[in-house]
Amino acid sequence: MSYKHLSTSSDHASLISSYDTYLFDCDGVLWSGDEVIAGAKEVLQRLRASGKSIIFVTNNATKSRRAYLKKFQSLGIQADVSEIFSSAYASAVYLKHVLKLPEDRKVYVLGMEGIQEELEDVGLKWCGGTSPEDNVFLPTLDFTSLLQPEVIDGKVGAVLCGFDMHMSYIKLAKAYKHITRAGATSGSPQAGESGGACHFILTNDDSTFPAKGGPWPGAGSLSAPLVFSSKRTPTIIGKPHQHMLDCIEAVKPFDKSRALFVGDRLDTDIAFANKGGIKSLLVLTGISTKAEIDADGAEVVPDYLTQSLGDLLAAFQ
Ligand SMILES: O=C(O)[C@H](O)[C@H](O)COP(=O)(O)O
Ligand SMILES: [Mg+2]
Repeated sequence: MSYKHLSTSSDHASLISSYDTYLFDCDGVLWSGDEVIAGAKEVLQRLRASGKSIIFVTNNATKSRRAYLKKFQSLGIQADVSEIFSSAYASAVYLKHVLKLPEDRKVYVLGMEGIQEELEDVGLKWCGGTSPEDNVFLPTLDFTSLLQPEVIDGKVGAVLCGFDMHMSYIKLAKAYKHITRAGATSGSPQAGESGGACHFILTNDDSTFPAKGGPWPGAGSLSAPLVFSSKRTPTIIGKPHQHMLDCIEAVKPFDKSRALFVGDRLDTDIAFANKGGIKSLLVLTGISTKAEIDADGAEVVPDYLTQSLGDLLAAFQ
């Protein structure tokens, strides 16, 4: 399977005229950390002026949609919260509306404010995460603090793990106990019960994170100790998995035949588009490289390639 390497302004103009809905990955496509990719803002402006629909789809679970909206605004990029789909939001929607986690059950979080805020926005209680009692270092080989009955909260009905820059042994130990307790893998938690079934969910499983000076260890590398120790297979929400596409289509249906996904990562963004029957454009400002798609037997190949999102400005000259 080959791809078209966009090189002329007519290549870019032809691309723009072929699609009505543009789905954009964020980290490595629109920005690297808080540095906007050159030309990205202007391309988005031109697409909107041309009547195109814009959807943002990020596996980055560190921010809620409302926090992302502030980031877009701080970077001078026009966006509406209804256009923003993060793995934290999709995970909260999945717990609430797909798994129908009872309201008296809690979610044990390994992650940051983005996950916590999205859970709160759908009316689900959480523990762990950034709470002070779970952000301490245990005395070496002293597990006594973990043995107090109230510490491993029997009302936890799901463990949700995402990108967490404050990952710690105490969090891993508590999460491990929840997802390996008796009955954890059988069915769904029931309202009013303690203990019993406990879902194990990852917001995403990106191995690395594309930020300045990166790549850096990503969410998938942070959840690996839990997967390895528990021997449980988690449900994964973010790209390339179907749950993210289901979440988008539930609230913002679009014509896939006239949609283009722009991403920087083959095993999440381009795989997500390929699985979803959506055309894809790989940019080289994030994780994946041209050598990877040119390699013999490359399994995931985009439909189009260009160096940077800013190249699309040529279509509007
Ligand atoms: O480790 C992670 O969580 C991911 O690398 C990061 O969130 C990627 O975000 P995206 O490129 O999907 O915007
Ligand atoms: Mg990315």
